[in-house]
Parts: sequence; structure tokens; C-alpha cells
Amino acid sequence: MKKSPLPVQNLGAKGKQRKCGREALVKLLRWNFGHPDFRGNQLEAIEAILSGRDCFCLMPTGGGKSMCYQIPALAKTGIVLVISPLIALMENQVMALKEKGIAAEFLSSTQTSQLRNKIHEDLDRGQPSIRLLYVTPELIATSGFMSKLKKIHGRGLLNLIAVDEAHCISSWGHDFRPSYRKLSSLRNQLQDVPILALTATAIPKVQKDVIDSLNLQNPLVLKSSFNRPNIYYEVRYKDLMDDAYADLCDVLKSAGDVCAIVYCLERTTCDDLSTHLSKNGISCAAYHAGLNNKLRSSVLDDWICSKIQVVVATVAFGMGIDRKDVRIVCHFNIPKSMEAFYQESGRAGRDQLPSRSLLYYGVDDRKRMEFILSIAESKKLQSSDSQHGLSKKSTSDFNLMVEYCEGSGCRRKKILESFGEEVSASLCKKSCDACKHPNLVAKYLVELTTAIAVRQRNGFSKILSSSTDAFENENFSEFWNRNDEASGSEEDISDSEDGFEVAKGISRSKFSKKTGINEKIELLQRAEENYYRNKAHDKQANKPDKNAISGALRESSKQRLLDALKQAHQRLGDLKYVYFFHAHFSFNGLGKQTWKMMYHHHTCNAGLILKHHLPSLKMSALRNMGRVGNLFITRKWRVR
Ligand SMILES: Nc1ncnc2c1ncn2[C@@H]1O[C@H](COP(=O)(O)OP(=O)(O)OP(=O)(O)O)[C@@H](O)[C@H]1O
Repeated sequence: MKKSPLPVQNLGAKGKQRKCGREALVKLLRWNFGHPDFRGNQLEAIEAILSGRDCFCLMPTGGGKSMCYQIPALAKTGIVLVISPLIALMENQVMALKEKGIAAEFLSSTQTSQLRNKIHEDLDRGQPSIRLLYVTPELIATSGFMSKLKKIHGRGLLNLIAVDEAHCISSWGHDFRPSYRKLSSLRNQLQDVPILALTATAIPKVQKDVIDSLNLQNPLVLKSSFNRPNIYYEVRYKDLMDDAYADLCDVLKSAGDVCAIVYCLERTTCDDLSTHLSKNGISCAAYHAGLNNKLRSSVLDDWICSKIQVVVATVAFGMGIDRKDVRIVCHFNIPKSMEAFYQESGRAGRDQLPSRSLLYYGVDDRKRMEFILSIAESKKLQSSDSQHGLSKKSTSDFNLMVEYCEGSGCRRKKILESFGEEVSASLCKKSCDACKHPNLVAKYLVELTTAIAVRQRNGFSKILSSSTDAFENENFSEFWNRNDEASGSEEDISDSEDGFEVAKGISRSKFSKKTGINEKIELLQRAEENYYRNKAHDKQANKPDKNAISGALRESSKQRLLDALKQAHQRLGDLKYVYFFHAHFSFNGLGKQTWKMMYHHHTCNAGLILKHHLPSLKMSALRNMGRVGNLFITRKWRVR
């Protein structure tokens, strides 16, 4: 139901301001948002802003940061400018505010020019009706929009600049967006307008960087604990289970028909897992950048209005989406940093009710991430020193995440300590698996160590190729930096696809519990090594790379593949595992699509992809695999 805003005492334009008391602010909160009282540091932040002071506000995920600029927007005539990183996020917030009868708009090139003109006309009016205007940092950087802001400011109507997700400013923040850096000009261009920086992710370095970059003057710094007491943290070990899909399915089923988000690193995993869950009666859909806009928004709408309960998504999903009753956030692959993990898992339990964070940890996933980080590092080494610092940071960030999974001790304590909070494990109150079932977790960790050792002995550790040169032409920037909105016209969700396409094909590989085909594998690996030797030699001699593998080697590799498959099939029988070998062929010169294909080949360096559910795979299909090149182009044999 739409509501007209509560007519509060108007504080008027600059110079005529009167103090808006606590009571009036609480009234605004109750009337417009239905919350009985302010939470945490909200009131302090609001009062500081209304008194014209800059503020840096650090609140946990779901803490209620938006209220810190939404209430000031209602308390004063004029406009609050909100700088937000994603169009989807702006859209959602504006929609939610409009439903409450609050005059909010966003500006982006995704809108029709008619709508944009209407908004600009309103901004030009003596007394604009708009209270909250959401924009991207890229728009701020345009001279046209800046001069518009100056005019509004000149009329005494720009009350506040709120920088949401302010960690994006900092190169130490996990969502670093170079365009955010340009916001440093705001202070000079729009003097006297208070600036509010908001984030849920701020290690001390980030805080300092944000405050310095925005040139905040004597800001009120408000920090709350990162602890999310209503979230239970748990890690499950893929390498110790037969089928992680089935395990997750059981978790979701036994939780009842609850709302959940499952994060995966690849689109294909999203699709496959979502199909699997749906087949097993779970109300579920995939959501990622590979789907068209229409489908994506219908999935989002269905999820928001509870038509579907589980979304299996790539990482960008959920930012700014205010569904409070998410009971489970599952990471099906290890996230790239503790900050990212905290943000994503923090989408659970925004209503403060008991919720769960479940991370499926797999050694292969870890290796894939390490591989991607190493590629980024080697790329950044070639660029500036600061970039190098960044890549080192990425590696150390990721190590914290690995320690969260592989280390013993309270998970909550690890999360909080990674943000610089010193806490005792008693704070957890047995609300993580390590505190609740210490013996069981210790046993798992021992088993995991053994599994890794067995795997290394069997030569399975060589999962990712050292052939980094194959990746030189690929752009990982989407994964590392969200600089995708310069024009505002590109896809407004940023997920990790490009980075993780690299490692596709090994996502569900598991270490073998059976040995015996190692000799075959060794042979195949030797063939592969020969290939690289030839390749290096060819490079030295400055020869074209196209026929680095001879037809004879190709044929013999293919034959060995078929033999190995047959033997594996016979030997494994009901165990339903089969190993796929790939041989290397040069596809240079066949275009970008083919480069991606090369990725798969290289990343499957160990020559193995473990495949479950053999019955669904016909031997004729396996034979076709011998036609190297088909395997990854057709995706017929996508694992599962
Ligand atoms: N004072 C309050 N009392 C009760 N609920 C509140 C209060 N303030 C905000 N909320 C609710 O808490 C939820 C989270 O608020 P909000 O989206 O502002 O969080 P956030 O800090 O921006 O979180 P995130 O960083 O995860 O995006 C919303 O549903 C909001 O309506």
C-alpha cells in the first residue's frame, strides 16, 4: 500500500536548519518503514549527517545501512544523492522506496531517454519532488552530470552524498572498481555537502583508504561488530563425500521449503545443480549472466515473491536484494576471499532469525582458485607495482579462506579476526560446526589431509597446467574489477565467469579411490609433456605452432584413451566413475571461442576428468571423444 510521506517539520534549506530531534526521526522511521526503533549506530549516523558532518559507517551485512541516508532524505527538503555500484541494486532499492510512497529515482542508460528527461526536469525545478537520487560512480564522473549537481547544490538542495558499498573505492576492498576512485573529486566540487561512506567490509586498511580517497573531513567513524550471531557457519568436505549434489539436496530438503541462495563459480554448475535440485523436487532456478535479461528478471521476481525458494547463482546475485528470510546461503565452491564470503553469507538471516552458512570445500576448487590467482599475479607482475601489491593481496585473502576451511577452531572467530576483531571463541556459543562438533570436524580434517596426501602420491596434484601463456589473450578484469558500467549499458551483473571458465571441466574431479590405471595416465601425461616440449622448441625456432602434435601422436593418444576408458569402465563397474583423457592440439588461429576451448584442454592437464553417472553416457559418445575438439565444443559431455 502506498503511503504519503509523514509531514515532518521541514528543516529547510541551508542556513535555516533547525535540529530534528530523535523523536521526529523515530516517527519518520515508523511511518515510512514500519520499524519500531533505530538499530545499532543508525541514529548516531543520521544525527551526524543532519548536523552537516561527514561520516564513515561500518555495519555488518544486513545491519540497516540504507536507513542512514534514507531517513535524512525524508527529514529535509532537497535531495540525497546515493552512489551505488550496480544498476540492479539501484533498481531494487528505488522500487522498494516507491512502494513505500517515497520519491526515489535512479539514473542510468538502461532507462528510456523519455524517463531520463523527466527526472532531469524534476531536478531542474525550484523544488524537486525527488528525495533520493541513485546514480553510478561513472555518471558522477561525467562533466554534464557534475555541473547539474553543482546547480542543485547552488540552490541549497543537495543535502547529502551517500557512497554505498564504499569499499569499492579502495584497491584493498574486494570489489574494487577503478571508477569509484574518481569520486575523490566530490569534496572539492561540492564543498560543504556532507558525505556518508557506508560499507560492511572494511579491514583497517580499507577504512583509511576510503576516508582518504573521499577526502572526508573530521568524519564521525562508526563501527559495529561484524559478528552475525544468527548465522550458523559450517564447512562440508567434497573430497570426503560421494556426491556433493546429493548432499546439498538433502540439506535443502531437510530444512523444509526454505529460502536459499546457492553460489557457484560457473554458469554451467549453476545450470546443472539447479536442474538436479529441481528434479529432486526443490523449487529452484539458476541465475547468471549467461541468461537473457528477461529470464533473469523473471527468476529474480519469482524468488523475491517466493514463487521459487532456491536460486543457484553466480556471485553477483543478491547484492542489494532485500529478501530478509534467506535461511541458507550455500557456497558450492570456495569464494575468493573472506570479505566476499562474509558479504555473500551475510545475505542469510537479514531478519535476524536463525540462519545458516554452508560452504562445500573441495581441493580441486582450491586449486582452480589458486591457479586463477597465479595467472592474475603473473599478469599483474608485468604491470605496475601497485597492481602487484593487489595480486599479493588476493593471494593472502584467499589463504585466509583456505584456513577457514582447512584449519581447526571456531569459524566465527576466524571470520571476525580476518576483519581485525579480537574475540574469544566463547562468543560463538556453539553456532559453528567446529564449536558444536569439534571431534567430528577434527576427524574430517584428518581425513582430508590423508585424502590430499593419497592424491598427491597418485600424481593427481598436477591439475592445473603451467602453460600460463595460453591465457595471455584472455581478460580477467571482469573477475577482479567491476569496471563494467562505464557506459551503463552493459550487463549490470558482474560474475566471475571469465575467470572461472578457465578451469571448467575439472570442477567435479575427485581424487580416485581406485588405483591401477596410473600407468596409462603416466603414458598420457608423457605425451602431453612431449607436446609442451615441442611447443617450446617451436617457439624458440619462431615456427608457427599449428601442428605441434603429429597425426600419429594424435592417433596413438586417442587409442590409449579408448583403451583406458574401456579398462576403467570394466574395472569400476558399478562405481560409475570414468576418466576422460584429453589430448592437446593446437587450435591457434581459430579465434576466441577456440581459445576458450584451449583453456579446457590446458586446465585438464592431468589428463583426467572424473565423470559421475556413467550409465547416462553411451560408449559411442565416449568414442566420439576421440575426435578431439568435440569434447568441449559440443558440451555433450559436460560433467553431469
Ligand atoms: N531499525 C531497524 N529495525 C528493524 N529493521 C531494520 C532497521 N533498519 C533496517 N532494517 C531492515 O534490515 C534489513 C537490512 O537493511 P539494509 O538493506 O539497509 O542493510 P545493509 O546494511 O545495507 O545490508 P547489506 O550490507 O547486506 O546490503 C532491511 O530489511 C531493513 O528494512
